[in-house]
Amino acid sequence: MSQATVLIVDDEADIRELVGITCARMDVKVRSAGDLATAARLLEQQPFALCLTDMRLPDGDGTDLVRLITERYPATPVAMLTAYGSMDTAVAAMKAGAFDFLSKPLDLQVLRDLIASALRLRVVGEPDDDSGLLGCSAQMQEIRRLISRLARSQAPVFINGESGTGKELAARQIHDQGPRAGRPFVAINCGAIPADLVESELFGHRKGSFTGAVSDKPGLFQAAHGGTLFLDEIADLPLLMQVKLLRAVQQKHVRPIGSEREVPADARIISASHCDLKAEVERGTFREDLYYRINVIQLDLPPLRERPEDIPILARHVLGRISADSGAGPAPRTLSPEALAALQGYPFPGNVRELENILERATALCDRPVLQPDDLGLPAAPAADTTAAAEAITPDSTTPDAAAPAATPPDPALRALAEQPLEDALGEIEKQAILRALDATRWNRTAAAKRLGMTVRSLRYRLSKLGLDRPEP
Ligand SMILES: Nc1ncnc2c1ncn2[C@@H]1O[C@H](COP(=O)(O)OP(=O)(O)OP(=O)(O)O)[C@@H](O)[C@H]1O
Repeated sequence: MSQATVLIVDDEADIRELVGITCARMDVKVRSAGDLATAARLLEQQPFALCLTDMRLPDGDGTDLVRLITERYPATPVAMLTAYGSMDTAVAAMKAGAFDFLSKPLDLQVLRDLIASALRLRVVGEPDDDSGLLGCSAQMQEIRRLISRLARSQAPVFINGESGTGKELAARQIHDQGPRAGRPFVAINCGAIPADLVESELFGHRKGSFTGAVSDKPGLFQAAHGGTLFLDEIADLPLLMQVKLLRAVQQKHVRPIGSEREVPADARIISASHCDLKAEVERGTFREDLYYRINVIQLDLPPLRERPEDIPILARHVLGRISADSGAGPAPRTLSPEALAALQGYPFPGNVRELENILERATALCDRPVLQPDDLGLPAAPAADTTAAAEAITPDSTTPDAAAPAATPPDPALRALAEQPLEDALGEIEKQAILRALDATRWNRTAAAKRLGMTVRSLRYRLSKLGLDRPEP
């Protein structure tokens, strides 16, 4: 591959020189322009591996150059140089198609990382369509197109969709198809970490900075350096942590707990949530400034019930995988036309994950090569959300009024509970109540939390404590 050339567009000679020296050390050629007109002329003359442009130029606006390059030279990634703290400009530039931004004064390490990232784009091949999100619906085709475009950018992406719609898979695709492929993809479920541990998990800590910090520990931001940090269920992040995350996203640096120094954190942020973040902003549970920073581009994953035409290909894929996982067994099971129709009429509150569970259970319980509707064990449509929360919890086992007067509970199960230490008995009641709510909602954690009268965050925490954070196949 020929030697890469970077185009730097800035009216400040110092900046042009600094970029020139940095590129020379990386064995990259540089052309420079002090204004838009010169930049446009240079772009006509040769291809560039990267364009770095200042925001304000003597004859116009850097965002115009971003648009020009995105339209006419789409193979050239363009990054915007912005004044320190002017994140709105950076966000506007990325929405216009910029691949990344750099704040002034330039941090040399961040500059080097950005150039290296842009250079890797030249060697990223075409996406492998087989490994990604399956589905022939118009929505999934559009999503795949959008993902390959998003993969080339460094802009933060927010993925919205119900549980099990493939948000994590989409995030991985964005990572795998972009210049950060081969670097770490680090996923964290913000709702599953106890609030007091989130900061240390994300940013790391120094030995002795709090009780239990027995050695230095890098955070997930550092683990994702050069790669992607996937923040799942970001709406569950406590407000204080939202402030710290905003700072990390803006400054591209993090400060481990107990440390004096900030360390560079070059991680692309992809976040996801099943809830409407805008509504969370309006309710005051999610910071508006963070919302705008992480939601530069939004990717919506539709529920499976809105694209039943995707079910045959998904089912075939899952049945094939089950057969492959079981070793050199019989050929993959298939679905009878009636079974397929039953699946296509089912609302799938748990989306693709639920489809996987249904097929895993059916193949485990039935020997027939062709699955029939009865083999699927499809549950009746889930009860409406208005169902009383108490329904999931046996009233006489949990309400103090009912439990208190009975010295010996009449129910044998309750009697067994009464013979255990109180702590264990309460744990068991909690576990059973959670399992019943999850079963009743087909493992839709949002609906289950509603039934149980607790927050999703709290449910997630309990699931992880009880070792139940993934549904059994
Ligand atoms: N379009 C798809 N093609 C193939 N597999 C898919 C697709 N969508 C989802 N899946 C599979 O469904 C399962 C759930 O997907 P994933 O974990 O990405 O969902 P999610 O939206 O992140 O769920 P949650 O919100 O509960 O974390 C995974 O096994 C994933 O591989």
